[in-house]
Amino acid sequence: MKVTVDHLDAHRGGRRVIKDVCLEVPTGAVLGLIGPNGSGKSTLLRALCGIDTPSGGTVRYDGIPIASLGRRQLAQRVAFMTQEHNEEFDMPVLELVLLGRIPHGKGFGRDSDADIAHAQRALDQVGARHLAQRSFSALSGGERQRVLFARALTQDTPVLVLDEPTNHLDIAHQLELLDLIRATNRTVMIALHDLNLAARSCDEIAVLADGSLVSHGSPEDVLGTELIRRVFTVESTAVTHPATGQPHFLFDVRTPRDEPQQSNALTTTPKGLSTP
Ligand SMILES: Nc1ncnc2c1ncn2[C@@H]1O[C@H](COP(=O)(O)OP(=O)(O)OP(=O)(O)O)[C@@H](O)[C@H]1O
Repeated sequence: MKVTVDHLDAHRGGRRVIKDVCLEVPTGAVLGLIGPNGSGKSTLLRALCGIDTPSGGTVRYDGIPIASLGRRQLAQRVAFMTQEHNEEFDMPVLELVLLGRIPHGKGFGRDSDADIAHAQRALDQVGARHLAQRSFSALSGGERQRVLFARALTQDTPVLVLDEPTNHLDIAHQLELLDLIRATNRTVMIALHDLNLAARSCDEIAVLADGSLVSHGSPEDVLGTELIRRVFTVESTAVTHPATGQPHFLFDVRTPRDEPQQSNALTTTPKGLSTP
């Protein structure tokens, strides 16, 4: 399912935090959304999946404006995994994952065998089958994250919107989750902070800075030391991964805002405290 974003504006707390964003994500592509803290990634993702109504512009799935879809129709098209972990659900993991089947159900009633198989398969995929009978509220941050991803998979939608899904995950689970996302063959929009993981795992990268889209294209075309300096104010060195040939960035604690480099590192001005 193709996702088209036309001149999107969004406000938070009375402030315009998404500014005239235009974007197209082809069917089956994984789009990585990157940008500094507060640049508007979560706000954009919430508008892309219809949780928040934008203050201007449109989002279309295969040409259909999502504003014209009912809640159930929307939930059959897009699953959203939020960044927040305040879902203190005191319920068994399997039941929580089964909530993903609601948009496909015919009303209230017992979960079908097919629904249960769906949920168990998703738990298998994220390596969390052993947690099925545990209470969600008693899980670790990383375990919760995997279960919430299983719920999103169980919703069985052509579009997935994921807000920093690798938060709390150890490196093995981060890589596994991103590989799983690629393998699902869905249209995915995913906010990530790790630029190297984004380069490795996404077909396209979109860069937000202060609510505006400043770059969009393949990881090779978009990610570079100049963009990283301009958008993240961090110096970096680009290297080619010897095994995969993919771009990889080594980061330097020095930033363009820092004072000129001094020989004794302890005397350099701490980041954020430098005088203009
Ligand atoms: N509920 C809210 N009320 C008021 N302002 C908000 C609210 N939520 C977010 N904002 C503001 O909107 C802007 C964009 O926030 P958003 O969470 O979309 O950024 P982000 O890029 O996802 O940040 P992060 O990388 O820190 O998660 C920020 O300036 C933020 O302070």
